[in-house]
Amino acid sequence: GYKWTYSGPEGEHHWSKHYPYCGGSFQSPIDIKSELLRFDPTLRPIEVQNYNLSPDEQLTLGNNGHALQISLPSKMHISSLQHRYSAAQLHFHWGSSSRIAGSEHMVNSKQYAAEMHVVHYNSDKYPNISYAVDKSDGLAVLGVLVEVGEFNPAFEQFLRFINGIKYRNQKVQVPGFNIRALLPDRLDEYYRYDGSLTTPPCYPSVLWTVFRNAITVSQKQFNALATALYSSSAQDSATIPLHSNYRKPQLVDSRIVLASFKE
Ligand SMILES: NS(=O)(=O)c1c(F)c(F)c(S(=O)(=O)CCO)c(N[C@H]2CCCc3ccccc32)c1F
Ligand SMILES: [Zn+2]
Repeated sequence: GYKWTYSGPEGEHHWSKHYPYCGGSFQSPIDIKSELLRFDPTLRPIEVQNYNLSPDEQLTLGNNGHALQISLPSKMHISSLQHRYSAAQLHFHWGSSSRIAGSEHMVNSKQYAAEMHVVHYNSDKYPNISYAVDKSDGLAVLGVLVEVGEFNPAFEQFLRFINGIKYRNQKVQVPGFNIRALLPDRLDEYYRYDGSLTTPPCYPSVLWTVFRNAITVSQKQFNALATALYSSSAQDSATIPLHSNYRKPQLVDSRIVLASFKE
């Protein structure tokens, strides 16, 4: 596909030239405002299976030029939705060392330091994520807001390898670890709405779950994430730092944002 970036002439305001869905409806992320919310008592706690991966398993940690990503085994899945949604990968969006705020979703216009997305696809209906990515019931993404505070031991399980993926398309194998430890304690409190991929091709194929409670990382851990990576490849003469890789909030239009909890 066409090159796209988060700033400059290929930035988000130009995505729709080559990726028409990016200019369409049901786009993500959004600013989750209290006045938009409707409490829905039928929203059950999120249940995840096989998230506690053995260190004997190897995961691929990579820099795809847009984000830091970790590939995930399809035995990991969400079991509390209408269909089984199997994990494909997780990745992060973050700000910069000078402007910490870098989450995609906002809550009452508060932007968090970063945001983690665990991308799953409907494995009841589709053989792999490539078939599911443009289907209305294709994807379910768990969104976790990240703020700077206490040190996070789970983050260290991949951060310690980050200097091996400084440049675009670099990958390293890392031992499996408990991915559940990257989620907040309470999986029963979350926002829910129908949205899209937040990067091109922006397909409106995502059932979004954004947890109410943020996780924390230390200032040092945040700086490592925000300053270690480049979107340019090791061969490129010009190095381009990879930071502020977040899309701005999109129009909610007539969408309802549900909450599994009462304010
Ligand atoms: N915010 S977001 O919408 O969740 C989101 C991203 F922001 C993001 F950068 C990625 S990417 O890292 O793959 C780079 C650009 O596609 C994805 N990839 C998903 C959807 C595209 C196809 C695919 C194939 C295999 C695994 C994951 C994915 C993404 F879903
Ligand atoms: Zn994402």
